[in-house]
Amino acid sequence: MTAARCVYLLCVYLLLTLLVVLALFPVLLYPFSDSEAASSTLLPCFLFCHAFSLAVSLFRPSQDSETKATIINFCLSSILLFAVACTGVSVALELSLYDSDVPWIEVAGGSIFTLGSVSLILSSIADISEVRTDNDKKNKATMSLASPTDGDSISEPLLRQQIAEQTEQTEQTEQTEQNEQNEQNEQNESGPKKNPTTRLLSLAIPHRAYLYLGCIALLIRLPFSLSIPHFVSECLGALSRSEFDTAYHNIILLFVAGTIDACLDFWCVYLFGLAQLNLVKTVRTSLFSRLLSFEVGFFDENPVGNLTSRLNSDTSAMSSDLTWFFRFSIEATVRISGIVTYMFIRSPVLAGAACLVIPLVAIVNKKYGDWLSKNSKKVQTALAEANSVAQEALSCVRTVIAFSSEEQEREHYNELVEVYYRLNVKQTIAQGVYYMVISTFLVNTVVQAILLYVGSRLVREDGMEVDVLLAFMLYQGQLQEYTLQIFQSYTALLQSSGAGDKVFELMDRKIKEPGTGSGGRGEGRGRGSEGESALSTALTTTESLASKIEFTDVSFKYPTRPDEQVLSKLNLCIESGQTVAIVGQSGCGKSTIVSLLARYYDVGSGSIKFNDRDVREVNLHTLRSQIGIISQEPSLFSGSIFDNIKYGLGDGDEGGDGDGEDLRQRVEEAAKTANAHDFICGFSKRYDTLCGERGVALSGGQKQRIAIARAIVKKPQLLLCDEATAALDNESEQIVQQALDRVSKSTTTIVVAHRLRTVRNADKICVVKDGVIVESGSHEELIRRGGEYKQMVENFS
Ligand SMILES: Nc1ncnc2c1ncn2[C@@H]1O[C@H](COP(=O)(O)OP(=O)(O)OP(=O)(O)O)[C@@H](O)[C@H]1O
Repeated sequence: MTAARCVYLLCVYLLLTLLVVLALFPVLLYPFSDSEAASSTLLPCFLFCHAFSLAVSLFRPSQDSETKATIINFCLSSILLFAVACTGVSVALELSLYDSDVPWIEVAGGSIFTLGSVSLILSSIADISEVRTDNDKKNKATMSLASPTDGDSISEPLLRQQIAEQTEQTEQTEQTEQNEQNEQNEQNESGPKKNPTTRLLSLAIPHRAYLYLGCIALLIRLPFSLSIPHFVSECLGALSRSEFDTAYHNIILLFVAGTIDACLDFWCVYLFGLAQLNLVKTVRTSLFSRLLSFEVGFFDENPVGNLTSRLNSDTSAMSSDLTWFFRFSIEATVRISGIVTYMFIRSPVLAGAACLVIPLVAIVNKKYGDWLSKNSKKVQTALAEANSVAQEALSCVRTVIAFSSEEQEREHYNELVEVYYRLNVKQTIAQGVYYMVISTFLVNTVVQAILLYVGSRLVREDGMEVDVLLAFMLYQGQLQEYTLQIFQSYTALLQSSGAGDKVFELMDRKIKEPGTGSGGRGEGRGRGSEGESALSTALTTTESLASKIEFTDVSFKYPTRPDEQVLSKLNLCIESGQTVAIVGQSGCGKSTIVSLLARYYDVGSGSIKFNDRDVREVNLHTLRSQIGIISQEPSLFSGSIFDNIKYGLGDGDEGGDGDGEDLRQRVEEAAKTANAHDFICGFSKRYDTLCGERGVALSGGQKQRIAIARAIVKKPQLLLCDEATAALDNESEQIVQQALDRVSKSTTTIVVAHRLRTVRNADKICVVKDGVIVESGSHEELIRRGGEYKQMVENFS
């Protein structure tokens, strides 16, 4: 343990002790209290408790793994909790010998002792976070290898050398990240899986500051809140004895304690609420970042609606109960220990009667919690399926309307919502039975009846004062309520971990090759990302990966359809600056060639080389920063035309200042080259015109020209056009084709086309059939050869 850690723990303890003493101060000075007894017994025990906590935490064995740390810390916390509970009870008993008339001092004391164990639990959470932070630091250190270099002041050979070094370093970093990821995944796959509940609890670590503060507010508040029933019973007791001054005095004390309690309640709600909001935010952003780092194949298998459901409802469900678990479990533990201490002081027999049902409640609760956890998983899955259908229907609403499928979609959605509803009904029934048995019958009826019966006998036979029984009736309500609450917070935690299961499954999922190049970058747009982007820029200006592209014996099957051979031993060579067209029957594998070039998937066998470098050895970010892709269905974002074109610059330095004149000029230039400038200027808001969701506010030709501008704004070395004009009418096709012809003059271009007239001028036309290239050459050569191509031309004309 480092000196800094010791100092940190010491500070935490001193601060907590100070707060506790401040909270106790008015109690100790309470004029009717037996302050001598209180200070002679309470304070030494109080100090012992803190010294013990401190010693235990300072001499804890070193923790080499998170799981070990968690186990050790929780064991120690339990021992400590037991120790303080014993101390609390012995103090309480000792005070009762003095026949103290102010049991709420003991109540406060019991609450305060729990503070030691709570702070130890929190410090154990801090320990786990320390292990985490160390790992984060290691990751950041490796990522910083790829930080950008100021290129302006460096000579070209030096720049080249630095680029080479940086590339090597970046690749090393990627390799390290990949290895770490693999190790982690191997652990996940082979090693003992981490308990989802422990995992869920560890999510709260980054927000421990709010939880600490919330706990402190809670602990200061509780003595005030706990004393209220005592004042009520004292007041009524005094009235029954016609001691009106004492009764008024108790009313004033009740009012003061209640007001302080109310003020501190705000801080409890606010701080725990803040922790919850931050927790949801963190879980969402890290899950989103994780999703964005998955390979394209993952999205072939998983419907978007399902993923958004995980992102929204699952993360909310798992986070909302978690923070309340912290609050309620701490509040309930403190309250229960305080109330039980109070009860045992005033009447051990009645206290025993009040606690009689607690073991039974615990057993029922455990069973209920286990069932709820399982059901909660089913509920979240049913909700995700329903969301997926709704999302799909709404995103294709025009198709749904065009085919008059509203009824069909409605029915499909209704069916899935019905499943969700039935699972919830089951849950509601279980909840009803639980409340009926536990809350209404056991707690409200059985316990009250037992207490009243035993209490009446004590009043009659032992001469016990009636206000003691009254105080018991008031406190037992709280005791049962908080006992239920502590069990329910445990149940809620299990329910959260049920919802969190799917989220963790996604978080733990192995990022399969090739990924997206953004894996392991934490929040997605972190330093690593920027650094790599800057590196890509340097490579774009100095070395083109697309100087020569070579497919050698490439075979490929889609991961989701491993039985279908899409490409088999395909060979293709593309020289720098060439325009190569790929033609063939529908489904022959043309688009697949484009996907492999952008490395959306990895080849099954054979290789694709850029400039004699295997595509698998090239940094993904660098590769994609040099490629511009135009697909048949351009997917625009809902922002402005300017934002959509600017999107092509990526998030690196190339993007420059969002409002810069230079940036605006680059966007306009790209729009002019793509034949889009004129129609954009025809809109009243020009470049600020909104495109609508997926570009619905634009025509097909307009969308396609904006997509071209977006693809060329970064001046790519390689342009991939996948049937860019296929969906357009003749006039739009001509305008878009002109734009493409202009762009292809300055870059290596690969065009996938159905309409053969659009590829006549290509340097090379490759005819694909059954996953291989059966013919290649210029238009004239292929016509002369009289093979597949000529036949296709004749069929189309
Ligand atoms: N994501 C995918 N998952 C599984 N199979 C796919 C996927 N994409 C395409 N395929 C299959 O791979 C084969 C080749 O598809 P590809 O899209 O490359 O054909 P294409 O020649 O571009 O066809 P078209 O001219 O009709 O667009 C087809 O049989 C198709 O069903």
